[in-house]
Amino acid sequence: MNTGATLIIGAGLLGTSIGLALSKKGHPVFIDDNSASAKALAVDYGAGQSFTGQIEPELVVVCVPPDQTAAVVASALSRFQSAVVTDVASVKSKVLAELSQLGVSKARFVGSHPMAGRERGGAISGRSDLFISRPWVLTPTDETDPRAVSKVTWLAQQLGAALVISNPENHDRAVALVSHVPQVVSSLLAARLIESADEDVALAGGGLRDTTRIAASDPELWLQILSQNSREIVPILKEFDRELDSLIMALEHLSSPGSLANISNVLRAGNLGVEKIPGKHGTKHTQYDRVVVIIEDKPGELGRLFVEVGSLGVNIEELQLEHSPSAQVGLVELYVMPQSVSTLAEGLLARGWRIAE
Ligand SMILES: NC(=O)C1=CN([C@@H]2O[C@H](COP(=O)(O)OP(=O)(O)OC[C@H]3O[C@@H](n4cnc5c(N)ncnc54)[C@H](O)[C@@H]3O)[C@@H](O)[C@H]2O)C=CC1
Ligand SMILES: O=C(O)C(=O)Cc1ccc(O)cc1
Repeated sequence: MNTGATLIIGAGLLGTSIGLALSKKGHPVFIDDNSASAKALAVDYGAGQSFTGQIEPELVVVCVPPDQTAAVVASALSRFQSAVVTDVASVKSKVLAELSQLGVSKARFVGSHPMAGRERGGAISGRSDLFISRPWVLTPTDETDPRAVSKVTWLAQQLGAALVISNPENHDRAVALVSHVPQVVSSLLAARLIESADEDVALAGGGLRDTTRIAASDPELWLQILSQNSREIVPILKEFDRELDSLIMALEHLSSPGSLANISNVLRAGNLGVEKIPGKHGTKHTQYDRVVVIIEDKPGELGRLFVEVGSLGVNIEELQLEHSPSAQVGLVELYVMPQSVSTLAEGLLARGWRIAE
């Protein structure tokens, strides 16, 4: 059991979120950053005490941008001779390669990557619940001391994350598909909107919002992530490119034999792919049924709805809000276990709520 101090280096989104969550659990946390204002803000938010060299940490968590990570890890390993050091950078092989180049002994280091984040960085976006039920990947190597693995396992568990043990290569291959290519696709799609007329964009519904949310991410951070993992990202994008070309060809020649089947196959393959995305607690979205409630766009409506759902004894498994700025109503998509659908729908109708479908 860890009772010692944790030092977080990098007081941005990840560092502040980790600091908030550990502090909330009563663990001693110290926080450092090469930006005095970032550090002061994280301390102000309650992410930990300002680090001035006053303690010897047992665990150091490096939460700086990917390009800075190896240098900061190397300096922490040399400065704190008995501490376990981990990082949270989005690409894992590059950090290890750079540490090897620096001639650093990596026994006390284990790379890690919480698969949780937000579009906006900085302490201001930090949240103590960021990691709950999210995968937290550890990437030990043959050199890693098991003590380092147990310390970082402890960290992930304290933050409520779901521990995944992998290795740097498999990790980087996987995140290229589930995180890095989605970022590229989302950015390319959102960039199509720049030249469009405002009144066209005003028609946007949930589809555009869903597919462009992460296009709001920090370009500086993502340039580093994409550059560090280009080897894994490029083959996926090339395959994507080939399939896109084939789809364009089919759309251009709709009456050619096979064109409609080709388009249909793309859409069906999309259905199959989306079914593989895990929902809450690793289960599939398809396990839940949906009830869509139309609510008035006024303060307190959501709260009132949740209280009523609770009083019907129904647990909300997942939730989505659909709201158009010009509309007077919002759509609340409640995902519940199939056996709860009729209780929920009938109960809400009886209490005067409007159900969309
Ligand atoms: N943003 C996200 O959604 C996720 C980010 N990550 C990884 O977490 C790491 C941090 O990302 P964010 O928290 O989003 O970035 P951020 O930009 O919010 O925070 C980074 C902080 O590091 C500080 N910093 C930079 N160089 C430093 C140095 N040499 N020494 C001390 N402090 C330094 C900056 O002043 C800044 O406060 C990155 O490596 C990123 O790949 C991992 C999962 C999700
Ligand atoms: O916002 C999302 O959906 C994310 O997936 C955030 C994210 C960004 C970068 C990472 O390395 C890990 C997670």
